[in-house]
Amino acid sequence: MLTLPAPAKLNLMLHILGRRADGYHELQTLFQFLDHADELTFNLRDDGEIHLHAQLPGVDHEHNLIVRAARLLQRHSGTRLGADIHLHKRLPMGGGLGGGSSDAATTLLGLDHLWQLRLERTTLAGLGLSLGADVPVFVHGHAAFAEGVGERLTPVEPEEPWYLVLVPQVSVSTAEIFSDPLLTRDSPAIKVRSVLERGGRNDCQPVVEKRYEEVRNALILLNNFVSARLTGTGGCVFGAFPNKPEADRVLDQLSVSLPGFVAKGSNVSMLHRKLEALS
Ligand SMILES: C[C@](O)(CO)[C@H](O)COP(=O)(O)OP(=O)(O)OC[C@H]1O[C@@H](n2ccc(N)nc2=O)[C@H](O)[C@@H]1O
Ligand SMILES: Nc1ncnc2c1ncn2[C@@H]1O[C@H](COP(=O)(O)OP(=O)(O)OP(=O)(O)O)[C@@H](O)[C@H]1O
Repeated sequence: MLTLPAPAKLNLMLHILGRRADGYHELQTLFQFLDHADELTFNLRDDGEIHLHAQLPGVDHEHNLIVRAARLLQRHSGTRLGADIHLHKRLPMGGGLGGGSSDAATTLLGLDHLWQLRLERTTLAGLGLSLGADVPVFVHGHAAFAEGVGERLTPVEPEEPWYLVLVPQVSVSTAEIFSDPLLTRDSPAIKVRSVLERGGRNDCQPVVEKRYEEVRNALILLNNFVSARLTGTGGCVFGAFPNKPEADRVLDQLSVSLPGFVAKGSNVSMLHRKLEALS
C-alpha cells in the first residue's frame, strides 16, 4: 500500500500572450505549490484492473483523470499489473488549484513506484501533458515559471509565505474562460527575472470577476486585509501573509462569509518530499 499527497498549486501571476491555431493559449505563469492536498492510496492488483473507489460529482469512472492517468501508464509501459485506488478529495473542483491535474500527476508517480517501472520524470511529464496543461509541473514538483501552453518550465525559488485561500462556491470551467471574447490575449512576453522582482497580474481575473459575482465578492472581502488575486481561471482567490497566525486571524474573520483555508507555499511539492523520504 502506498499513500501519497496530490497538492494544490497557485498561479502567482498569469499572463496571456496569444492564441494558437489549435485554440490553446500561449501564456506565462508562475506556479507555486501549497501544503494542502488530496490524498491517494494505491494497492497493487495482479489482474491488470484499475479501480478507483471514489465518486466525484459530474465525473464518471473512466473520465476521472486518475483512471485516465493509470490507463495511460499501463499502455505506455505494457505492464500487466493494476491497482485499487482510494481518493480523499480535499481540493475544490474548478477552483483553479489544479486538483484534477495534481491527482493525475500523483497517479503517474505513484504507479510508477508501485509497478517498479522507474520511468524518467520527463517521460511521465510528457504522458501527463496529454491529460492537461498543468500536469507536467506537478510531475516535476518544483515551483516554476511556465511558458508555451504551460509545458515549458523553468524552476524558480520565490519566497514561501503563508497563503489564505478563499473558496467561492462556484465551479469555473477553464475552457469557458479561455473562450470568452473579452479575455485579453496580448500581454507582452516578460523575463522570469522581472516576474520574480516585480510580480505580475492574472489576465483571466477581469473576465472571471465579470461572470461570477461570488468571485468578485471574495476579492473585495480579502482585499480589505491583503492584496488579493485569482489563481488560474478561478474561482479561488488568495493573499500572502508573512506568518500563519496573521493568516489564521484573517481567516477567522472571513470564514463567517466564505469557506477558506490557510496553507504554506512551498517550492518543493509535498508529493516529492514524500517520495524522497520513501527512496
Ligand atoms: C490556466 C491554467 O489553470 C494555469 O495553471 C492551466 O494552464 C489550465 O490547465 P488545465 O486545467 O490542465 O487545462 P487543460 O485541461 O489542458 O485545458 C482546459 C481548456 O483550457 C483551455 N486552455 C488551457 C491551457 C492553455 N494554455 N490554453 C487554453 O486555451 C482550452 O480551451 C482547454 O480545452
Ligand atoms: N480526479 C479529479 N479531480 C478533480 N477533477 C477532475 C478529476 N478528474 C476529472 N476531473 C474534471 O476536471 C475538472 C477540473 O478539475 P480541477 O479540480 O483540476 O479544476 P481546477 O482546479 O480549476 O483546474 P485548473 O486550475 O487546472 O484549471 C473538474 O471539473 C472535473 O470535471
